[in-house]
Amino acid sequence: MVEPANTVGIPLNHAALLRDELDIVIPTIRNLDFLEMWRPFLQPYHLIIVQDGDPSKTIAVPEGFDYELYNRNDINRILGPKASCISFKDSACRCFGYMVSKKKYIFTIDDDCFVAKDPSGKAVNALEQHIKNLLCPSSPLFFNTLYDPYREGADFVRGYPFSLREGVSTAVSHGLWLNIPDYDAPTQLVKPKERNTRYVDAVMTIPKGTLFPMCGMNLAFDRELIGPAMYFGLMGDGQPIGRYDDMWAGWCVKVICDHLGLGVKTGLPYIYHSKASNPFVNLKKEYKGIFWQEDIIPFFQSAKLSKEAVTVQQCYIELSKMVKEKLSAIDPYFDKLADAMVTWIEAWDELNPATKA
Ligand SMILES: O=c1ccn([C@@H]2O[C@H](COP(=O)(O)OP(=O)(O)O[C@H]3O[C@@H](CO)[C@H](O)[C@H]3O)[C@@H](O)[C@H]2O)c(=O)[nH]1
Ligand SMILES: [Mn+2]
Repeated sequence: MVEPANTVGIPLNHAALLRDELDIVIPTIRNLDFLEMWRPFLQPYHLIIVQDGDPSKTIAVPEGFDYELYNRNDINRILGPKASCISFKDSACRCFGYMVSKKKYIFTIDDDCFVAKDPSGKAVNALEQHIKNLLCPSSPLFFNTLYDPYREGADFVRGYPFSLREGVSTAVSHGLWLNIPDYDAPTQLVKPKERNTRYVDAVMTIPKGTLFPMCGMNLAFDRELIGPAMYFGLMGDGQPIGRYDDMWAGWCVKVICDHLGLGVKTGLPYIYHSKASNPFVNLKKEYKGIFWQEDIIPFFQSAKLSKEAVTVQQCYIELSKMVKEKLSAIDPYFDKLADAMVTWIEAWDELNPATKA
């Protein structure tokens, strides 16, 4: 195969880690030119492109990438009535890519996220860092003040219990963003010119019992450990809120990771987020979520899963019942969301039948 032009002057990463065990999921309504900048790092990997919006529109994929592309017609064809749980006209549609993947790991990235540069000016291979994060244990049970103890040049500090130094398996690696930070609409409106220029060279495990605002822009996870919980909640067309899809997934994922003894990391890698979405449009999408979350967060903080819940699916179904019971009073939307959570698990299990042990 003739190697397409390398436009960023970085040699193609032929020794791509986990190239046959990882899929890259990209939701898009735009075009995929941004892949040219990522080519050296991402070309060896298989892409799952989830085309949102008008299925009759053709999305051009740059030469040389190995991909599968799904539009709304494909989602409806594959899932039938269960397609109702996959959002339409919202980046939440990306979770369909998690469901159809057959790989152990997922990296999801937005089409307006580009390769960042670290303070030395070196291009950041975000995928490589996510893989390092996922392949290294997490330390949710006791905070290490020197951050990631498994990193070259760091370790557990004095006073860190040796019984806890083995750590736990890492389920999620949550990356960050230079330039346009993932602010909510009110913050965007108040600080329209604020750009994130601070590159913090750290990876941290989010302590057990602590929730966090998961952004789907630059995210990787172990699909076999936590995939069924990565449902990006019902948003977009016909829904009362938007831009809470990834947040919802993050709250469910963290409760389940804490219950199952899995780790969630945040920090490196950075991507360069180039496009600020319209704050007024975002405000319309977010505003109910902004006050609903004052009740949603205490709900997740107090959610207790039973000891019988030993698989992600069992945990997720238990959570969906709690959502229906305790959040529906806020708005009928949560009743619909609880049902969609069940549909998601049914669809997940249909597409990913449990392999015989
Ligand atoms: O209807 C849509 C809109 C967009 N997309 C694709 O989704 C991503 C993100 O879109 P965009 O960059 O325009 O929006 P942001 O506000 O920067 O997104 C971040 O905020 C959160 C919103 O939920 C989310 O965590 C981040 O993604 C792009 O790839 C668009 O092409 C879509 O599929 N459908
Ligand atoms: Mn964006």
